[in-house]
Amino acid sequence: MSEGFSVEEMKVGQSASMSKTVTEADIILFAGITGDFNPAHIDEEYAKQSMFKGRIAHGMLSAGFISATLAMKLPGPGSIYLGQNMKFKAPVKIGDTVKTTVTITDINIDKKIVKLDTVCMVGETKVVIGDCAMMKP
Ligand SMILES: C/C=C/C(=O)SCCNC(=O)CCNC(=O)[C@H](O)C(C)(C)COP(=O)(O)OP(=O)(O)OC[C@H]1O[C@@H](n2cnc3c(N)ncnc32)[C@H](O)[C@@H]1OP(=O)(O)O
Repeated sequence: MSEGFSVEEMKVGQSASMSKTVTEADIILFAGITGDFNPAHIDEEYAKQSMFKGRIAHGMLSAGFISATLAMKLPGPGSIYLGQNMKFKAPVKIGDTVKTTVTITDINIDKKIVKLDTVCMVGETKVVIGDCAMMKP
């Protein structure tokens, strides 16, 4: 498998993206894996009465898409997550395609630490915004 980018190879402004269409199966599997059976995610009758008028995906499922983009694309395989800030700005619904983009904002070559902006979009809507720190040993 590719080792992704070393800190010396990365550049501020460099970005990478991945997309995933969220299915009902994704939400049920995520609930089972984590034990998070919040009715907002799994109970359509409950969710229909909510402010979102239907089920929404777990926020941490979108967080997983950010982790996947960091791990698989930039900085790539072997990266170590140091921290992640996030704000959930709009809901993700079943059938939405979430496009996750990570963009390098700072590189510390001595410490091998890279900072990135992280954003998840559904169409033109930012659903998750934030930033993270990664080590690339
Ligand atoms: C246990 C796990 C559950 C889940 O995983 S649920 C799934 C993940 N979450 C979501 O999908 C929620 C997505 N977010 C949204 O849809 C929207 O976002 C809201 C509908 C919740 C609110 O949007 P809007 O109606 O446009 O209101 P506003 O002006 O953005 O915020 C209203 C008030 O809420 C405060 N607020 C918003 N985001 C945050 C935040 N991240 N941290 C702290 N406060 C926040 C603001 O300040 C403001 O309050 P002030 O009117 O007094 O200024």
